[in-house]
Amino acid sequence: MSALELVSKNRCFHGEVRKYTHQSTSTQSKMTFNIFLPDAAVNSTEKVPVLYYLSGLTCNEDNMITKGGALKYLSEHKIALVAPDTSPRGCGVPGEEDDWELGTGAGFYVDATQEPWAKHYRMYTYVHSELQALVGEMFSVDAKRTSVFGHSMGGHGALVLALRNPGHYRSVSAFAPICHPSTSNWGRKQFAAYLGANEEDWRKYDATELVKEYEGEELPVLIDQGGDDPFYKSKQLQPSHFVIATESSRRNVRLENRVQPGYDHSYWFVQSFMESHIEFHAKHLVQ
Ligand SMILES: N[C@@H](CCC(=O)N[C@@H](CS)C(=O)NCC(=O)O)C(=O)O
Repeated sequence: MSALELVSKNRCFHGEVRKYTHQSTSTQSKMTFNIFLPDAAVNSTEKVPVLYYLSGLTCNEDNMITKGGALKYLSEHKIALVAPDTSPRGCGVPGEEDDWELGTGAGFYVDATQEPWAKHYRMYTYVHSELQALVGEMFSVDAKRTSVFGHSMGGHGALVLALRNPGHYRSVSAFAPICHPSTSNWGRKQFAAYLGANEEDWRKYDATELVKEYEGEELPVLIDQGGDDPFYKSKQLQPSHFVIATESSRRNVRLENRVQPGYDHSYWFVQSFMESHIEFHAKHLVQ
């Protein structure tokens, strides 16, 4: 298990926000994450539930912590939050800095199989396995009470993690998630680069395909989508595909899907519905 290096620590809402870096075995690079620990976890008087938040394209570990408006509600419910970076950085992979939709800031929460990405771009394993094992070992959290949520590319990541690992996450929610990446430019471009030309290999990272075959415990899902989101209007996100797949396949998935008129894709939208997402997860985590 890699050692954690503390970068910063700030008191906030009866808890602490800490930033750590560590050498990751999955991505073979230095990775950075933020963690919010309510005082019960800071003082190790209690093992608290933990929520993982996955950010979108161009983001790093800071966007959600600084602009998501989550910490007050996490503190009230005594839930820890982990916000990882969205990709490895500075690995020297050819082309990694050339395009904001691919490489740095755009890991897409997949384990790449194609060159030149395969060695470092392993964000699925990093987030689902390595980071969670590390957090479980190093902090006063109850790993049996884990949920996941995210925004845009991170909403896609959250849905994929939950649908592929029945029973592991108690609930999943997403703000403007990329719901059917095999059929939108956000998805096809990255899957072709990271996973190769065989679209069969893409299915395991596509929430709309995964939900058709979901087997396992009941999974509560909440999705919010801004009605004036330009990426929604240009069909990059396609929540209706996920809704139809969920309803027609009649799997054990309990979906609440909401479109919020007038909201766009930004963190102004995300922070507007953050309280409601934390409440949703708290119902499933705090028992
Ligand atoms: N850079 C893109 C936009 C990328 C974008 O909207 N990223 C979203 C996630 S998909 C985000 O959260 N950006 C960072 C932020 O708003 O803090 C553009 O110019 O169209």
